[in-house]
Amino acid sequence: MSTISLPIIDFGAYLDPSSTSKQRSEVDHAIDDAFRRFGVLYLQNHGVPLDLYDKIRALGHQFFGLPLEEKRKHLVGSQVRGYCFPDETIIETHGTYCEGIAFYPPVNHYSNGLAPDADPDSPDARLPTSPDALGGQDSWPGDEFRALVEEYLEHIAQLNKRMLASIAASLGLSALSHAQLQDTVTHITFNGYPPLSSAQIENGGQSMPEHKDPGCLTYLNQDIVSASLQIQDRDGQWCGVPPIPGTFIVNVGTVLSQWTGGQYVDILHRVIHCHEKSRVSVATLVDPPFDHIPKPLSEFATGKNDLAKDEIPPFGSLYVERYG
Ligand SMILES: O=C(O)CCC(=O)C(=O)O
Ligand SMILES: [Fe+2]
Repeated sequence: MSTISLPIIDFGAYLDPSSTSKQRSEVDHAIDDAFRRFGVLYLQNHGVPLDLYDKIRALGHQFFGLPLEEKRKHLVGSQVRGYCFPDETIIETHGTYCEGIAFYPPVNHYSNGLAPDADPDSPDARLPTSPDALGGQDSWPGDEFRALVEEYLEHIAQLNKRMLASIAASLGLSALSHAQLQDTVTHITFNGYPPLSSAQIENGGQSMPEHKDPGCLTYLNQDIVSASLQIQDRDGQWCGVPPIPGTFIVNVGTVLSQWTGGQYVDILHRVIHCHEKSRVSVATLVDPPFDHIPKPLSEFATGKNDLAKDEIPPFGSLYVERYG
């Protein structure tokens, strides 16, 4: 398996109040170029404290190291939220060797036009596009776990805001389109990968099957073990993505690609983890609201092949279809 050398973007200019607009625009250009060519990049100097960045993966190791009956206490009756183990992973299960635990905001956060503090159990909080796909409430393995994850997500929210501002600048978006970009919801999922045996690999087993992330952007924090994450390059070849300490792998999801009229690549990726140590990755996924209709932003609408609004399923129906 060959590995791929992806752009490493230093995001420091976005954190340094004394940086010049020229320095920021160089960063904008580098991100834009990487998303057009690869749909994925490494981000360093991202502003998430590195001790927290490491602690988050350590939490994952602690959790996945618990006995199965302990982990099963965090099954919440959803294929998305809570604990998922090999037979119940969120993607097609056959030949898949990955367990996960995921935390989502209440369902109503996925709906435009509803107050974020509405009671998630109220029938009004649920749009037709997001019935029960997410399931009930998060199940936290402990208070410390929750506090660290919430702190981490606050940092990622700031980072994501800056990333989207950078993208809006390089794409030359209007204030309205930039506001649409920023209207997102974030969830976090911990993935635990036991090593695949050679027999499993011979039988075509994969740790996580190939997929594209459905939403806007994914921020991946992964163990420094091996190039187990693979992406498909433009020639259709699978290439390993070697981990680089302290960086996030940031990749484009399908909705962001659609917003740019396909100019940004929603990268196909999978995980095959064959190494003596188990691997943990923590993916923070930024999505549009469930009732969002994904179509090119006005800056990228060609008018030619654009579907009418009522022909495009809302983003949430994808969740219902895949996981509902
Ligand atoms: O673990 C990885 O490297 C990738 C995880 C992933 O693709 C996902 O959670 O969507
Ligand atoms: Fe993914």
